[in-house]
Amino acid sequence: MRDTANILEIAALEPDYMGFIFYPLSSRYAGEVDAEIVRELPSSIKKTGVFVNADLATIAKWGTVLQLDAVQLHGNESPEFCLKLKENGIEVIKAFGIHADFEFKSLENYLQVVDYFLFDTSTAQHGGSGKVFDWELLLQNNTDIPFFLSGGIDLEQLDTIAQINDSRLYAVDLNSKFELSPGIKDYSKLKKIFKGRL
Ligand SMILES: O=C(O)c1ccccc1N[C@@H]1O[C@H](COP(=O)(O)O)[C@@H](O)[C@H]1O
Repeated sequence: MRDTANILEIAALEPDYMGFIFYPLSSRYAGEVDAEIVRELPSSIKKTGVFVNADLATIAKWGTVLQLDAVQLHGNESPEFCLKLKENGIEVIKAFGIHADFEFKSLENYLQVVDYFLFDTSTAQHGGSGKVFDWELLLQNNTDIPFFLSGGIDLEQLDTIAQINDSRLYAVDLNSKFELSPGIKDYSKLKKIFKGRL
């Protein structure tokens, strides 16, 4: 999110998390976001910075400016890097781009240093592709870490997700399929989902 009016209308729907993308190559880059508006969001909404191979200083800067509750890491961030962030008291969501040859064994290195995994579709742009991956691949995930399901999720996927019987499925990440344009969420479409919770 990055537009003030849009941030406020979506906040009224009471999502659990709200994401701000700080990957300069993204069409959703939130570098000009109104920091005061973000800081004043209700504490029930976890303010989440989304980064791709950013350095610690950059993450710390946005963490302070926006008072971030969580970071979502979409690059090749190492377990040691995740640990440094976690030791600073911020929630760490480590994203992995899933593809047919993804080595699920590599997740084991992150068990002690993240709060959540996020499984997204593997693409060169690191995220926001609007593409769905083959969720059957997640049968190879033998970890106990709760995860966000992500990657091109639209209304039609939500029906299927409601039937997934996996106690580790913690959250569903809604991004490009719920936008009017990059970075601007479609309030009317999201309201259809959130109205059951209001
Ligand atoms: O959305 C982006 O532009 C983006 C760029 C770089 C890293 C992550 C990005 N977004 C995240 O990507 C996933 C999936 O999004 P989509 O549903 O496929 O559009 C989601 O977690 C976004 O936060």
